[in-house]
Amino acid sequence: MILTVDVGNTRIKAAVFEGSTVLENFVFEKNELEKKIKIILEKFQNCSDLVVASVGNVEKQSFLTFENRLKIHFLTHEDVFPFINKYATPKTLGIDRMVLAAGATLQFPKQNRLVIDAGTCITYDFIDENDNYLGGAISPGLRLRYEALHNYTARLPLLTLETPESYIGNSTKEAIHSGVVNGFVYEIDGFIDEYRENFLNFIIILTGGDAEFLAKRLKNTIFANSNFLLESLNQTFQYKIDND
Ligand SMILES: Nc1ncnc2c1ncn2[C@@H]1O[C@H](COP(=O)(O)OP(=O)(O)OP(=O)(O)O)[C@@H](O)[C@H]1O
Ligand SMILES: CC(C)(CO)[C@@H](O)C(=O)NCCC(=O)O
Ligand SMILES: [K+]
Repeated sequence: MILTVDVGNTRIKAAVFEGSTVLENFVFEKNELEKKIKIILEKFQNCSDLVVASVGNVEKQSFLTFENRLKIHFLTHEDVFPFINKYATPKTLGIDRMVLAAGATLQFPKQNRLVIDAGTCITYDFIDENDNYLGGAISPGLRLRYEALHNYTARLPLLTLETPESYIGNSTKEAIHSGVVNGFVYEIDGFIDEYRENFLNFIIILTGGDAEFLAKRLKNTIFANSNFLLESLNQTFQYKIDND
């Protein structure tokens, strides 16, 4: 039994796996980390390994209190990954993006893959059919767009996510919702179209906190898998055991 932990920029997600089956999912804040992990390990006494991917400011030390209870694996660039990294700055590539790319490579062999993670940031990661990781894009996520408009202007209110009535926003609120939500959807459809023009065949994996909201609104039909990062973390760990 394995406990996977994804420390994102905003919150922490965790899942307990038995083989490739998820037994339970958890979401919590960074200040609850120790307390929550303790509760999870009490419930799942058979957990033998804890696998972490952290892009947030939570370091390995935060997990060391559990060292006498189970094995801790804090993934870094030094670990083995199932793709060839062609990023020009491989050491600055986010570990979450590496894990997503690993999951895509292992789950969908011998094909082009595009992973879109709609979280705090939107990340795009492309791995070609020869398992070369080529890179992608990073842009502000949905909530970040609402917050940025408010934080860097004098007059724009902080709004929470709402589906715009029209692309022609007829009030301040509607204009913001249109700009944020439609802009977000157009961006992603635009990127997908660009990839389609350059690659005949590829699979798209859509994940992250806004994946389900997004999937319904894209002109391209894509299914969301909100758990893809944690599933990939579990697979990356199995791959590491088999290949270390
Ligand atoms: N309780 C919540 N807290 C924060 N974001 C939420 C929440 N519920 C839904 N969301 C949506 O999820 C998005 C953030 O995604 P996610 O939770 O995957 O981010 P994260 O934890 O920072 O992870 P990552 O850094 O890997 O993107 C926000 O844009 C927001 O619209
Ligand atoms: C882009 C984020 C913030 C997404 O979580 C993360 O992957 C990260 O901090 N990346 C480092 C920069 C890069 O991936 O090139
Ligand atoms: K993300």
